[in-house]
Amino acid sequence: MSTPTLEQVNAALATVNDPEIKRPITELGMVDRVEIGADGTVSLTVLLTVAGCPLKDTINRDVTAAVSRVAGVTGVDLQLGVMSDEQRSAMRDTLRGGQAQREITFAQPGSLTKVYAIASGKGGVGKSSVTVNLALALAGQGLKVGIVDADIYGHSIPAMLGVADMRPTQVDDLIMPVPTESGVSVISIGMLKPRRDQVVAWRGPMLDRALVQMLADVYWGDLDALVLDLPPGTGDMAISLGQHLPNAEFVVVTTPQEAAAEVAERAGTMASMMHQRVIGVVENMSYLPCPHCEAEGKEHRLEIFGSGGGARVAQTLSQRFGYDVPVLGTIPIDVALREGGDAGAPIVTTAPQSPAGAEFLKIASTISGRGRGLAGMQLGLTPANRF
Ligand SMILES: Nc1ncnc2c1ncn2[C@@H]1O[C@H](COP(=O)(O)OP(=O)(O)OP(=O)(O)O)[C@@H](O)[C@H]1O
Repeated sequence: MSTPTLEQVNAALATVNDPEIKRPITELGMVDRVEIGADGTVSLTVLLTVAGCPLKDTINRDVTAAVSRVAGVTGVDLQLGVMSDEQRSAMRDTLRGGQAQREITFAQPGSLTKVYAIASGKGGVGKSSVTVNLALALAGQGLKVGIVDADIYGHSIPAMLGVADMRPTQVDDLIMPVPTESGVSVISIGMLKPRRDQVVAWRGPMLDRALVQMLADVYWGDLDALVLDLPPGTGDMAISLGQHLPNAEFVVVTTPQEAAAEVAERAGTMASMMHQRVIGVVENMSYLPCPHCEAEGKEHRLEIFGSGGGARVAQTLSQRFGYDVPVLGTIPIDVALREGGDAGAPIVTTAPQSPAGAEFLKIASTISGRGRGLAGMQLGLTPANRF
């Protein structure tokens, strides 16, 4: 068999993406040296962005596999090095596209990324569970999805995705979102704290800075959808989001309970006050399928938290805003959903056919299939003066 050529090896390396940046390692200046021996062995050095890169094993495996597949390659001798400061700066410039200023690309007029903000009035109604499962369901449609966990009180998203202990890699002032097995990348306000157990006792300006950091200083690449988990209520984070991402579309999560519905209406109204559009309501913990009845082949729903909260929020917000705010779905209480959240294995991936899993998939296709409506959104038009 003939010796492989440098072009063939480079072409194989171009198929390997950096797992955090999700761009070919050849484009990022990570391939430092390639030598091909007469016997078909390929000896090469790949530079990691930082020493102790948490994903070096993935890079090692992917590079070795890609080069081994080239016809005529008899062995791969891969050395992993670390980029110099200059090489890192050059890569950061490539990623920033030559743009020195930090800016929130999702807020730019031409942005093709759909931004979904998941909000609730009360804590504990399942907003983070909805965020994670919807994001994964969107990713399952082949979309490139990122999650921003902006919930200062209960930044539980990394644990729900099985990356609780991961810290983002930083290349100078550019932060890499943490990749997960599902393909969805995540950054959490909890990852910006020096220690995991530290309490986030930040006032408005600090929260604003943290939000901007998660949106502008993180290299998100070309996302189809960005899903944000907001803190419950109508506080500083919701105001900051309104200022920085006026194009965000809101999904309001509530339980069927009257008390949860009432505060959820306020969270939806807050979004509208910030000129953001509320695209629908998800009612979570709607009912518990009666296990005894199921065993007898009958269907019976135990309405543990009452009924009608989701419909009530949807109706009130529709009347208040003058456009249709539908109930996007009703998620049952499901022990597997809770267990999946605790174990970092969300139900849409482990049991997509379960009633809860199927409902998340349905909601994801409803929201991703919608065109971008203009009602309720800020158009950036200055009203003409009337004389
Ligand atoms: N439909 C459901 N069935 C069973 N358990 C659920 C369901 N929805 C959420 N849970 C569980 O309820 C708890 C609270 O959910 P979650 O963290 O998603 O709520 P949250 O609204 O984001 O809370 P917070 O705002 O306090 O972070 C979690 O343990 C989660 O696994």
